[in-house]
Amino acid sequence: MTTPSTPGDSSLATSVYSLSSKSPTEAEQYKARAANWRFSTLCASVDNKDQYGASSTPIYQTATFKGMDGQYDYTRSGNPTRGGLENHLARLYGATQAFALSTGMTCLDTILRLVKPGETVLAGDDLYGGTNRLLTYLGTHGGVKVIHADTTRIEALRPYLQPGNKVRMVLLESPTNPLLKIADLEGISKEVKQSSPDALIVVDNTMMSPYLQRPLELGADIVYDSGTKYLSGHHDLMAGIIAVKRPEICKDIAFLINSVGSGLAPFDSFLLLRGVKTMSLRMDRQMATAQLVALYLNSLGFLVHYPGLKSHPKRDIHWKQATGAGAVLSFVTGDKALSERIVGGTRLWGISVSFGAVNSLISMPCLMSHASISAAVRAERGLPENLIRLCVGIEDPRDLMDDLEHSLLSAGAITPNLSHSPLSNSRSAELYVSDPEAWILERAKGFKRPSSESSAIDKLVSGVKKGLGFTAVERKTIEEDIVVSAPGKVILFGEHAVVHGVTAIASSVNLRCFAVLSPRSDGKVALEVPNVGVEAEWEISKLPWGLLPVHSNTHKHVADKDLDPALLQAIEKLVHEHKELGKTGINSCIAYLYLYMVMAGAESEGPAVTFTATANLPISAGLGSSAAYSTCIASSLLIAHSHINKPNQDQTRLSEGETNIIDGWAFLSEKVLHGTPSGIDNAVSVRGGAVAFTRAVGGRKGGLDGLHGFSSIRLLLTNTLVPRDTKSLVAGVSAKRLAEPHVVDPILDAIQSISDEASTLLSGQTQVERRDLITRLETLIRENHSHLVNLGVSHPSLEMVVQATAAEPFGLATKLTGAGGGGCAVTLIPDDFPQSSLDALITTLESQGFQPHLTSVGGPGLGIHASSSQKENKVRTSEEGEGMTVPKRVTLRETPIEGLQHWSERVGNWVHT
Ligand SMILES: N[C@@H](CCSC[C@H](N)C(=O)O)C(=O)O
Repeated sequence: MTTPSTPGDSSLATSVYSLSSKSPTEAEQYKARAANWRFSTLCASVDNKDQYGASSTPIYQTATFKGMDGQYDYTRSGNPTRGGLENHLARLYGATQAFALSTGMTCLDTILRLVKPGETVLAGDDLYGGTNRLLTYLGTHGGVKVIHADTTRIEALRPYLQPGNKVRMVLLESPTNPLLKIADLEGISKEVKQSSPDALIVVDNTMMSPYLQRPLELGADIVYDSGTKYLSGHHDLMAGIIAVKRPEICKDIAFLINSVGSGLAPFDSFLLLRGVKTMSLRMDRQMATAQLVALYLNSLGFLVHYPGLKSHPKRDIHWKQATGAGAVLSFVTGDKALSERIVGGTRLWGISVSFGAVNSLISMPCLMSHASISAAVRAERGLPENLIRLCVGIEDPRDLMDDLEHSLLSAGAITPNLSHSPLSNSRSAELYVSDPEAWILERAKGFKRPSSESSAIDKLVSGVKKGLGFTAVERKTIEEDIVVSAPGKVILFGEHAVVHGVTAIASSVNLRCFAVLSPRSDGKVALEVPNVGVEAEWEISKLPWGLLPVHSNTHKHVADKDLDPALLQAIEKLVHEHKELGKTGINSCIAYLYLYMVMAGAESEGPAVTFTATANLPISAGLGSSAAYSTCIASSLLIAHSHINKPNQDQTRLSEGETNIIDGWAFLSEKVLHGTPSGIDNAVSVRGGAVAFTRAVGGRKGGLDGLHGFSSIRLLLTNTLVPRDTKSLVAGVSAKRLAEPHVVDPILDAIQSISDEASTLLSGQTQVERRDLITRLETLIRENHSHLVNLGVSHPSLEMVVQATAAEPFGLATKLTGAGGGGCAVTLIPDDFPQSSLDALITTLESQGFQPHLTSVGGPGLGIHASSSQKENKVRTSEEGEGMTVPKRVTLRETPIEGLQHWSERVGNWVHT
């Protein structure tokens, strides 16, 4: 039986078209036709005829093949889809045979099996971390001697190439990963062949791909590539390719692949073959952008490693052996923390290992792809810890530059060059089209790097200015992220009536807002709330500081009772410039900036920060999402402005005094958002648990009482998804009371009685049987809902939920919760309610277009992260490596809603009120 991976087969013998009755003459004809085709034509033209004339290579998803005399018997040994890919690649590599394996590292493992114990592998000293790891393993466990030397200098290799050293393999990368150093592939091959004729020249060509560099034509014996990178181009598969010219080596490699079973699976072979067709197209675009990025960073004075730059030390050798510079570059910032800020500050550039895909990536090799090389060895080999690697994709170069520039600026790696007058937008657009390199150099002129000398001078100047009475602003910043989280609430009894002095019973729910206030160093204050599409920033110096109420300078830590209309109006004006934001987005900006300014009390006290918030709490559904947001901004800004302390790890709770301060500011934010809120939502969000809340109205005394014995009650919260406006619903009830006090006042009295009875039941002070307690609460729920209907705040959607839950076989009690007019309904789920019925109820509600959430009530209130534990920030990239510190705001922003609870558990160290 002949199988395609059997040693000695020609590459054409593995082709999928051999399944059809295609004659050898046709194969010869194809070869002749393809002989003069250029690379991109070869990439796109797969010789893939099969018996049905499929125009794309079919996936032969089969482990076995029937019969004794066919070309294939078992997919480990050979498969038509893999064979088709291998034939195609053999042409692209100029190889006798190409082999598709499961990963690039499997390729290296296979190739290294050609080295016997006692023999030597001579490898580079700047090389991919995984390669270094495997070589180290071979050196310590396989009896093979591994020597690392500087492959950029042939003279550095010479001493090792003497026959006594038994060099069996010289392993090269060019350009190297991650410092983009160049090895003279042809020169080294010649020298090695002369001095150590038995040595195999092996080239890891992943940084180039066969499109840009074909080492077999330069004297290499074996080339391998991680197919995960440029060849496939989409980061949707792992693969590795080995390409070989000499038939006896082909035979050995094929033997090993068949013996071990490392050949690429049919589906991945299909995907890789598809990716290869567009390789040159993708890479042309990626390289053109990489060149711009390299020029930009280089002209700003960063040390950039990229063979496309004229300053690259081995540029001449690179361009002798390759036809492009690739799309990976790296640069040094000189400061690891600065590099981490840059990497963490990008949005479009994904923080990830790997390269060569259509999407751009940014990483810190020492913490990620090269973390498996020990810190000592990295230092010895001159691999800077602050090195940033950029892997350029096919996005619009202007978007990539906007993102990178923004991150460099906010990290403090560059500052605006105020002495440069920028081009007009139209001129810049023209230049981008006519001369992209001139465009990028012009763009870079708008910035400069803050040198340590110039910042010393800045300090001196600012000192002199101060001495002369100038009020130079020394921008404050916070030291580390402030991470907070606050719950939403459900009003169980007394909504609307609470505004008129009736007691309301509310409880926290286990749906929350999560937020991070993080430092920046560019004099800006920013807000990111992805759930409502907010991403905005303001120059701190341009905020309306002149309008701050005078008394806020003296009592900055205490919330002013009333909003200052002039300041509020000025902030509204500023925020309304962000026309793209919807109403909720606009309001969240206004509340944030209002609190920020009043708490600062003066421009000089305003730290440069970004507040990032997200929630698994439905917005505008009556579940207190705005109070949770208000609690998060209030608490984090109070810490940032040093009005309260960040809790330490040994603390079990926040103090009563601090809790009250936070509640006061959260209430102020609620006023910005809702006009005249009752204060119950922020009270519950800040304190958690369940409360009976009475607002001080018309001379009546208000108060807040904690209710206990409450946490085990299950509720089904059903979001009708009908949006409503709390402000106008509250105003509607007030107007009704003014117009018809004889109707409304008795309703309010009846609701007060309901709340009183509920308080007694829920405070745990009465000896009521659990079953009776639930039955009684159900009655109160039904009564309260009917009063709310009479106040005119229900909605047809809410009545549908009331009916669906009350219907047989469920028979449950439901009321609207919050403002009504849509939003959410709450259904009490008795302890003995069967799970199957609950599932059926959820299905029924979902089929009516509602969103039910089962929740328990009475959980913790505001939580503040106590320590600077970094564990949730690590991007784990290696079993040995430490991983890279990704700013918490990035991990928060990128966590999907359903993963937020887990994110918060990973953050850990929460101190609650
Ligand atoms: N955790 C992986 C890291 C893979 S790095 C992949 C790629 N070669 C690169 O340079 O980015 C590992 O430890 O191997």
